[in-house]
Amino acid sequence: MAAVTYEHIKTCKQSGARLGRVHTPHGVIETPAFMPVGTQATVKTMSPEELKAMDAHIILSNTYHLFLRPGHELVKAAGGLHKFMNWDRPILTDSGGFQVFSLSDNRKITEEGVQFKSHLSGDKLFLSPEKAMEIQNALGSDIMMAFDECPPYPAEYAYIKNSLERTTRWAERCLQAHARPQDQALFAIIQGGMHEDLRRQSAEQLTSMDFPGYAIGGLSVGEPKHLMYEVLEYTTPLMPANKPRYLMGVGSPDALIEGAIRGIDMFDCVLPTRIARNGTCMTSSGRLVIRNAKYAEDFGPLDPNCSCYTCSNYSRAYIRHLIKADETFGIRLTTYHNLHFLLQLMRDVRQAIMEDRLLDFRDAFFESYGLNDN
Ligand SMILES: Nc1nc2c(CCNCC3CCCCC3)c3[nH]c(NCCc4ccccc4)nc3cc2c(=O)[nH]1
Ligand SMILES: [Zn+2]
Repeated sequence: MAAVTYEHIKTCKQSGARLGRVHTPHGVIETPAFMPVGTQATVKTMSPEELKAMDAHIILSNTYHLFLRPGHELVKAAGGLHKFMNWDRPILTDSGGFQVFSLSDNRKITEEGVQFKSHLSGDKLFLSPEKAMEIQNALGSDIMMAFDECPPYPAEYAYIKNSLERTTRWAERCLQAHARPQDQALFAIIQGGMHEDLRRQSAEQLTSMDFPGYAIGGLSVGEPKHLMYEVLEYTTPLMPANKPRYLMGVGSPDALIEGAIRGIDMFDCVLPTRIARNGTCMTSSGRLVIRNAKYAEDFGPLDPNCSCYTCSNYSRAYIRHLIKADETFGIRLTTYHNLHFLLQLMRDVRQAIMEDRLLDFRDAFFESYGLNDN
């Protein structure tokens, strides 16, 4: 029995988006789904109970960060990541390749793997397909990501081609090193930059190796959004229809809707938790920067259309006060709301797919969200 299976429920007649379920050893994920990010074994400032209250089904953590601190052997000794962080629902771990390039300096890529300096201690470290699999095996995540290279944007065609071919060889090595395929699902990551022929080459090479799920990597790296949507349009049809499709690093409301329309099932992004920390909130009429003086005496909720704990109990004035006073509770309230906002958006997207009206939903949402007069 495979660790993770995809159940297709229906396809939206209006948009072609699909409604599904991803079955994992720690529970079911309704898709399209947004996955909150918990980089260092916590979704910053949120408790597992609060994440369950907003009905988060799956959270992300990371090989790179946990390898550096506290170390994957410690997490293993604690009984694995679910036990360590008291989260009994699904966990997906990224393989660390992307974080090496976004966090550490003087790293060196070879066929063997990536040498880099820890962004914490400066120690010289090494990640490889085998090491990334050893770490994710120790963490015990339900979904593991293959060790890949996300090429910089922009990059030379030749570089992207060589890189995707190495990523394919690394994926093969991950498969060989996969210790517990019946307990953990290994997803491969399709690369190829913004080139249709290279995306096709990467997809064909990886789908011939029969992974239980596939991600689209190499996007949301600074390219214009319309270019990302173009890549999705010719890449998702190359991915097996009976397996989950995960678009990495995508989390703005418009991109989640556009990605779902183009056949994506799973998304992750640090955006909602990251912007919450400086008091920026996603609301149904656009982004709201709570530090703005105009909210000083605004005793209404962050978002009048939101039913979350923050919007049901606290005012803009109170949250602004906390954020300006650097009170941690302020960040907890903005984080709770932003995560709830995206999780609620995905619930609304799933309902729209069920009722064959996702394009209408998109137009209505953009109309309201686009009102950036906050
Ligand atoms: N393997 C791999 N990961 C990628 C990631 C990390 C996805 N988040 C993992 C998550 C695990 C837990 C720790 C945090 C990360 C990406 N993130 C983005 N864009 C983010 C763009 C962005 C958007 C808003 C704010 C910052 C950055 N493009 C990505 C491409 C790849 C890729 O090809 N390969
Ligand atoms: Zn709210």
